[in-house]
Amino acid sequence: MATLIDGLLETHLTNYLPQNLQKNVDRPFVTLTYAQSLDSRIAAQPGERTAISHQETKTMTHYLRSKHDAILVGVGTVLADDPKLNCRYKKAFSFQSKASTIKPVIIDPKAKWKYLNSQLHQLVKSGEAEAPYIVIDQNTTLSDEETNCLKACGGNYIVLPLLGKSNVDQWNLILKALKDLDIKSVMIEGGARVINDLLKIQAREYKIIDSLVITIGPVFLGKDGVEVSPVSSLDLRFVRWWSGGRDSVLAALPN
Ligand SMILES: NC(=O)C1=CN([C@@H]2O[C@H](COP(=O)(O)OP(=O)(O)OC[C@H]3O[C@@H](n4cnc5c(N)ncnc54)[C@H](O)[C@@H]3O)[C@@H](O)[C@H]2O)C=CC1
Ligand SMILES: Nc1nc(O)c(N)c(N[C@@H]2O[C@H](COP(=O)(O)O)[C@@H](O)[C@H]2O)n1
Repeated sequence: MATLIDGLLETHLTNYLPQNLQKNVDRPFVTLTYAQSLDSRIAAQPGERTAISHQETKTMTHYLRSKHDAILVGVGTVLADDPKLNCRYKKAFSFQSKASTIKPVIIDPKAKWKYLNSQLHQLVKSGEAEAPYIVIDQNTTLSDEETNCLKACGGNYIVLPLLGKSNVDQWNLILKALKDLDIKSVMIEGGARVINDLLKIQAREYKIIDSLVITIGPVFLGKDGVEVSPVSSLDLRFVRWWSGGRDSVLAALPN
């Protein structure tokens, strides 16, 4: 397995990483990456955590995390998955004294997620993850307990006028705010609303995704599964495929 995954990381992905592609001036470099079934679904049911990636493609995801400043997910994902959102790719930092870090960013306009009770909070306390930025709407009221806990850990809120805005305006605000916080590259992992919005913007409006890396697992999740699709057609260029012991990975630059 080590040989297979090394081939993917060193040979196939090099041309799709932030540091090897043109830098953006007004927003971070955006990599959209997720794991889908053969029928283009990322979860078996809405709000259900569903393992699609094999261990070797999970390793690839952590390699990608090691190459980005931030990892972004929507609140639906943290509520469903209670994810770790850290970087567990060992090779990337084996010659460094400090572990590779990545800043979690959670889009949670109405502050529904409780950081205090999350697995991420436990990992932050044990030094295994970074405290997150939580993107909230400017009219959302926060509890003192949550705010104090987040800030004491080194996290913070990013307060933006999100609600009532178009998707495009929301994403422009979010990405500009990240850039202002010196985040130069962001790996966006999901969930379905986030992926579908970005694919739709890319297909219909303008370039928002710089790099696309999709793991495809050999499973059908069926009609109850949560579908991801850009709605209208979207062409890809510089397409590269890698096949491992079980999954395949597509890396591409969207048009
Ligand atoms: N297979 C995979 O690679 C992945 C699968 N998932 C799965 O996806 C599912 C969660 O997907 P969803 O429920 O669609 O949740 P989501 O994670 O896309 O979050 C959606 C919510 O985030 C907020 N949001 C997102 N974009 C926003 C914007 N531009 N402006 C303002 N607010 C915004 C809204 O509150 C929205 O309701 C879970 O089952 C999870 O396991 C999640 C990530 C990756
Ligand atoms: N790459 C990948 N493969 C799958 O099969 C998945 N279900 C996901 N989900 C995403 O990964 C997050 C979990 O991350 P941690 O391992 O807990 O750090 C989850 O929240 C989804 O964003 N990804």
